[in-house]
Amino acid sequence: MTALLQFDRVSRRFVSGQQALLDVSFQLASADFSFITGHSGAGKTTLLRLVYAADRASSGSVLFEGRNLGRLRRGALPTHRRRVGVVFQDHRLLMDRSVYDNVALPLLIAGVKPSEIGKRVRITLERLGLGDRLQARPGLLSTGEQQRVGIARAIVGQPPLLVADEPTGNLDPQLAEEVMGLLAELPAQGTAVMVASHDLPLIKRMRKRVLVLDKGRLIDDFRPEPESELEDGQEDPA
Ligand SMILES: Nc1ncnc2c1ncn2[C@@H]1O[C@H](COP(=O)(O)OP(=O)(O)OP(=O)(O)O)[C@@H](O)[C@H]1O
Repeated sequence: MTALLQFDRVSRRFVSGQQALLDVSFQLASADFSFITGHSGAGKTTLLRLVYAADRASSGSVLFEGRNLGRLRRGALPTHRRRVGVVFQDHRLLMDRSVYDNVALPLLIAGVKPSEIGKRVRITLERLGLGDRLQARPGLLSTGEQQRVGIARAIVGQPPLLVADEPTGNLDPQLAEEVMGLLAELPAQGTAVMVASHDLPLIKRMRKRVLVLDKGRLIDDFRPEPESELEDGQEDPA
């Protein structure tokens, strides 16, 4: 079966000479969840930018649904971006528009029928616990709620992949856990997830696959041992 996402010996060197990624290879299956971690400057953001085609590899290939993103024509970019939802640490919401408008925007751009847009926006916001905040301006919401609006906007088009760059970086530990929990539910709904984070305690608690970058190299790729660190005699859900 074709992987949803495949990095094959990917390197990214900037004109400054900075080698942000070096010979990185891994695959992500449909509806999988993985963290990318590593120290500041390890290459996490660079890797995610290649996935949503904001940047291109200097060598090697990034295949998404079998298509080589390094060879994507400019005209094919909007279609690709509809298939990869993106969540940023600083959510990047339109502060002068309502929550509803922010989440509806990607569907409007995609040319989805207005009646369908209303339905999908409502369902998505309800799923994220924001069903009663449709008409609010994002500036009046809490940081955690704003981040959830950002997630709603990224998933409303039901993309096969969601990438999130430090999505909990601005949140207190409890909210961070809550937002990560919401992201962890997405694979069951058909959306694979890649999260860049350096919050090691949180990553450990989530018990998902972890890719570790160090100075641009992928130095580890592991899933937590089943049954390890389980408390209270719980069964391993995986
Ligand atoms: N456009 C650019 N031009 C030159 N160097 C860059 C560029 N973007 C990133 N870099 C460098 O590439 C390396 C990897 O950066 P990247 O932002 O991917 O790391 P990161 O792991 O996301 O770090 P952080 O956790 O601090 O966000 C760093 O040394 C960074 O300074």
